[in-house]
Amino acid sequence: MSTSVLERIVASGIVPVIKIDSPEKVLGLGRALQAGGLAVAEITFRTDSAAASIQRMAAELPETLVGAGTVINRSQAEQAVAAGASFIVSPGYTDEVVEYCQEQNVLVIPGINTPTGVQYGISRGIQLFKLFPAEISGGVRMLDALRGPFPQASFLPTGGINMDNVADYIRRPNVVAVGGSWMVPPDLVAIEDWDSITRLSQLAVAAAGR
Ligand SMILES: O=C(O)C(=O)C[C@H](O)[C@H](O)COP(=O)(O)O
Repeated sequence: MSTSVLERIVASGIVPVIKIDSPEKVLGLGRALQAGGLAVAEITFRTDSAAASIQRMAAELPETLVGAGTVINRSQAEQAVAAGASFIVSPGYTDEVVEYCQEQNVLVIPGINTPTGVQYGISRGIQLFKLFPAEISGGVRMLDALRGPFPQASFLPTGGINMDNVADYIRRPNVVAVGGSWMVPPDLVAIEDWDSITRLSQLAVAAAGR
């Protein structure tokens, strides 16, 4: 499970963080991302459409790796896994989300922004963390600082990353991929402007340089 899921995240280099207001839009969005070179999607539990959107994308766009984001409790983690999410991302760290995913053998990427968070996660069997909110938590300097004491930890930094700073993040040796919403602005998703999302995705892939 997790190895190939993680490999696909690493290969992508970028994880688009998606807020979608209707499952009807998810296939158009997934195809727009694919056309832009992105075959990973993190659909957030920030709307009621999350589980249905994950289910639809997972069933109908198998080339795209679909995960769930903004999963903050066990119930959402259960819904996400039942819908077919291949990975689960949390903005913060709770045992109930991490333990459920570990029981289900589903890759979980809990959010932290302190050494205490990393150390706690390591004690619970976690080696891959979301650094959130990355930019205001120290950004690349924080990632470099965490490398000394935690060489076994790697990160999916998210929060405040954009075209201008993505390359700086992605070249860090402890970064597996970078997350962000800049190539999937909710206003463009709402009006189904797939061409713009494809263009933003192409630019993101080019800027990341992977
Ligand atoms: O929803 C989650 O799980 C989060 O933890 C937060 C998101 O990943 C960030 O809000 C995306 O950050 P931006 O790219 O700055 O928009």
